[in-house]
Amino acid sequence: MADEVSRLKARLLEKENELDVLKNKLAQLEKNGTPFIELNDKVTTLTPLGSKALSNQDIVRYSRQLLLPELGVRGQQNLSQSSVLVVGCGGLGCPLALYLAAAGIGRLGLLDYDEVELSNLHRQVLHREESQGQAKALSAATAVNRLNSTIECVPYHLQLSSKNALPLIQQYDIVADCSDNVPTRYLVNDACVISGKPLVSASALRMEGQLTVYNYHGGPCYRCLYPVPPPAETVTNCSDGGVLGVVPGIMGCLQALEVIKIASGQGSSCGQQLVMFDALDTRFRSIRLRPRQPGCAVCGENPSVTQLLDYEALCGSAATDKCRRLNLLSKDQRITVQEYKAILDSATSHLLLDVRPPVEVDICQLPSSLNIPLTGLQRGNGDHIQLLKESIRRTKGQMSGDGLLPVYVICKLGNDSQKAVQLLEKMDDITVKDICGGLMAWSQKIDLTFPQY
Ligand SMILES: Nc1ncnc2c1ncn2[C@@H]1O[C@H](COP(=O)(O)OP(=O)(O)OP(=O)(O)O)[C@@H](O)[C@H]1O
Ligand SMILES: [Zn+2]
Repeated sequence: MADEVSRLKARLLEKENELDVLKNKLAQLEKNGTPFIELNDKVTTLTPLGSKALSNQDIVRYSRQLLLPELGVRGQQNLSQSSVLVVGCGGLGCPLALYLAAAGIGRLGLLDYDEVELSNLHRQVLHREESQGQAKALSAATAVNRLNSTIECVPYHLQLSSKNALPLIQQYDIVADCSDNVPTRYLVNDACVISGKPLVSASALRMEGQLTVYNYHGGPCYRCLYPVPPPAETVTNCSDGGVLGVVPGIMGCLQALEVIKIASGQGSSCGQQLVMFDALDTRFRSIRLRPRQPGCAVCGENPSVTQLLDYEALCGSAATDKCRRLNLLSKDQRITVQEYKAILDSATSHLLLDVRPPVEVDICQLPSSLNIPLTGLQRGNGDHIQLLKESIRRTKGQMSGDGLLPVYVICKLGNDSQKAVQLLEKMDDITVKDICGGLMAWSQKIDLTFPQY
């Protein structure tokens, strides 16, 4: 008899849970017209998240974390009443959003201006092959919603800017910076300080990652540590420097951990700490950061920044990595890929110098180019300089007449090649010019079969 009662009770609970799932799906369909979410291209006003008791379905879904004394029912309810804005749905934002949704964050704002590309998929694990060309914010929201349809996802297909950052950030409890450029980092920081929101920030490049929580419980803000933006030409991003997909994966998960600790009420221990991950040695290191600076321009005692600025002007670079183009040379020091193609076709004697690192030359190169990496030229590497001089002498020997040998410098995008031209300008026996837009322009405008990377 008792057995039968508990069997029936268990079956009833199962059916109730099934019913809850169906109700949720129906509510979503009625709300949006599709099982998935509406894409916002402007800042919408959100209704505050109300408090509600955990349903039976919630109890089953979150049971393994509810058992943790560090979280418990109270922590879970805190999570469900918290909202998090994820700035950037790329390598960091994808794993972060996935774990936050899985853990039951009440509302997840997913912001990205960009669309999914094939080269994103090795690390931006919410997106799929069939999402190529789709807004990342929508692709991310769709994936997150499949994992947990009980949380609210708000996808924003827009670029965070000085105009929209405050009204957006003010509507969320916590902000996670998953962007990949310096102007956005300063913008997010200032908007978080002005709105009084904690900022869980991470970065990942090549085989390394970093994590800090800024503006949290009296700790420093990003500007306290980096009062002046670095020179634009010293900044490397994933499309220049490369990144192993799992590295942002790890850093995005660490970001999710700190967000969950803050949102659930347990608190973060990274408010005055920089966590550094070295994927080569599989090692974490932590350093204590200097405290909030009384002279900080935004969070200090007499802040000079009380409203948002023009961050692209402040940093001297674009807030997207789409148009990261340096302009270091005059017009007559550069030629277009079409002009270089004409030089090739006319069989005029010249030297084509490819200044990319060998790892990129292994991917693809133009025939008969000489590869000397920019770093070799910058450091005055003896072997590299010797090789260059030797090649100039040999090619010049093949020229008719005594003129200067034309040297054309190429790289991936036409940034490093300009730096190389500046270094080589004073060299004897040559004239040196940069090929604008580099091999990626060659691939787009001259030879469509040449790989893009
Ligand atoms: N100001 C901004 N507003 C909205 N999204 C931003 C902003 N700045 C950066 N992002 C987004 O942040 C994400 C950063 O992720 P990540 O560096 O992995 O991606 P990516 O830009 O796609 O990479 P790649 O350099 O390989 O093209 C990108 O999707 C980018 O569009
Ligand atoms: Zn500060």
